Amino acid sequence: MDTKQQALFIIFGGTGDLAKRKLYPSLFELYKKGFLRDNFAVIGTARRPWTDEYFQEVVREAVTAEHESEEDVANFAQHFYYQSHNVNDTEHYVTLRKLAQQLDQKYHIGGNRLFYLAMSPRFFGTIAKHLKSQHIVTDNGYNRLIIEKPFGHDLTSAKELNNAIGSYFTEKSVFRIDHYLGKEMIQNIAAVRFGNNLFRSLWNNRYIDNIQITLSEALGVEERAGYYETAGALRDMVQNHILQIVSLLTMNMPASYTESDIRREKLDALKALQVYTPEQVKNNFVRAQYTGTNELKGYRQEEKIADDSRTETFVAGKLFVNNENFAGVPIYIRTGKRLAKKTTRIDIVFKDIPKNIFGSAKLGKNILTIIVEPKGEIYLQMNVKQIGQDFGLQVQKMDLLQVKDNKVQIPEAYEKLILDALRGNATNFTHWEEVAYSWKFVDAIRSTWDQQQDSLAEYASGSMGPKVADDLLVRDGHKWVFTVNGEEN
Ligand SMILES: NC(=O)C1=CN([C@@H]2O[C@H](COP(=O)(O)OP(=O)(O)OC[C@H]3O[C@@H](n4cnc5c(N)ncnc54)[C@H](OP(=O)(O)O)[C@@H]3O)[C@@H](O)[C@H]2O)C=CC1
Ligand SMILES: O=C1O[C@H](COP(=O)(O)O)[C@@H](O)[C@H](O)[C@H]1O
Repeated sequence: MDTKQQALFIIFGGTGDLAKRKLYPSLFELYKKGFLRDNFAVIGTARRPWTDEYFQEVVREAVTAEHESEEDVANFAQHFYYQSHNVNDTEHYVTLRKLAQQLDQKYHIGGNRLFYLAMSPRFFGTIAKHLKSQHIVTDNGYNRLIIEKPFGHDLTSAKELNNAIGSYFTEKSVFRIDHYLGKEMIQNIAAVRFGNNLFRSLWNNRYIDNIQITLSEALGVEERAGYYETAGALRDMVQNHILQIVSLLTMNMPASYTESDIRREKLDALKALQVYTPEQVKNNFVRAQYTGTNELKGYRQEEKIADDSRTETFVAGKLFVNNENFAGVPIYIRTGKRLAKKTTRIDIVFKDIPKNIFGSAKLGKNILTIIVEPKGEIYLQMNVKQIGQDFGLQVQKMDLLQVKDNKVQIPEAYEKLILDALRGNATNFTHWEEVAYSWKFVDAIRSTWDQQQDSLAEYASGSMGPKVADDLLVRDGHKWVFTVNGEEN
């Protein structure tokens, strides 16, 4: 396995929230583990007139934690350089090229470049164009572009963006990041499904009753009002993270665990998504906005949010993947801000046994639960005998995996994905066609909502969303496995 990597990172949006909170700490982890050592440098760029010294201080602050060695932190930060740069200004790319050449020589990098676009997608086209026209891409190494979400605003804008980038970079060199695909427990979906005959054989519409996906956040919109007002929960979380999870759960078994085979199967699953008519949208999807409590502000009271904003901060829905194995299985999804708890989980609810031979003893449901956050866990809910003279049944949760106690060993999603990009492995990145089919599904919902002004519900901050989200399941005879008061079925 190739361990030590040689690369020059150019991070557009180097002063931003994502860079500070996720990218610098992830690069530091790669540094400590020896993947990045002597032959790497990072140029951070943004408009702010920072110096190298100040930038290095920001980086040191971003990666410093109690247990870190000061020497490691200091040595790591010395690889960072800052270039004040407006991405629309061609002149600035000339200075950037010179700095990149100098650093390439100084650190013996050999021409490998990784351009990380950690800023608003409206700049992606112009950055890609200038990287090419101003010869910042090299001839003697690889040139890879990591692009942050959201990839476009709808299918039309995503196509425009893809064409703009595609004029300068091949699909193979474009790494569209969806950080959920780098999460340990999301990667576990394939391991559980295709590594165990037990689950492989049950993973279909003959045995699965329904699937529930919950991505709930306790935080509100925080400092991202400008972006969030143009996105809302549907574009922010459903178009990408949730549909990617859906594709991993419902794809057919790939011929091998390789980029091309997995991609083919995921794409087929996304193609099989039932795109709703306006009437079906009304019946199957709900949206809502959080209201305030004594302690917490409502969405419309948040900074930089209009007091008549109609942006949804919560979405729930029922969707179908009409392939051979999943046609007819309702997949319930929900995501929202300011909910009761930060939790990311998948509940696979199996069908009831056709005949209960135990008389009056009630059988509980078999549920396979994959908890992604706050701690990695997989457990299976089963019926077992109650210990004692008489024959009674009880529901027990069987732990299949618990990674909560050794959390430090779980690599952060961004760390894994950056290493994958350095190695040229795009298995856990999204291909353009996946993005396109996801937008097709989401656009049908969005356009119905845009014409339907009365369908925005409210939910109290700290709850698990509006009642209409529960009703989606209740009318099918189901209920959310995860509830605000704990877990039940
Ligand atoms: N933050 C997060 O948790 C997540 C973010 N993302 C995505 O990552 C991307 C970045 O998000 P985030 O870091 O939160 O955004 P921020 O607003 O914090 O950062 C934006 C960056 O772009 C720079 N910038 C803005 N305009 C220009 C310009 N004309 N020329 C050069 N630089 C410019 C800003 O610096 P300056 O003002 O100095 O120019 C800043 O560094 C977005 O696509 C977002 O959707 C995805 C998942 C999670
Ligand atoms: O992409 C995004 O994800 C985060 C949630 O990510 P997580 O890893 O903390 O679950 C979300 O807060 C943000 O709005 C969205 O852009």
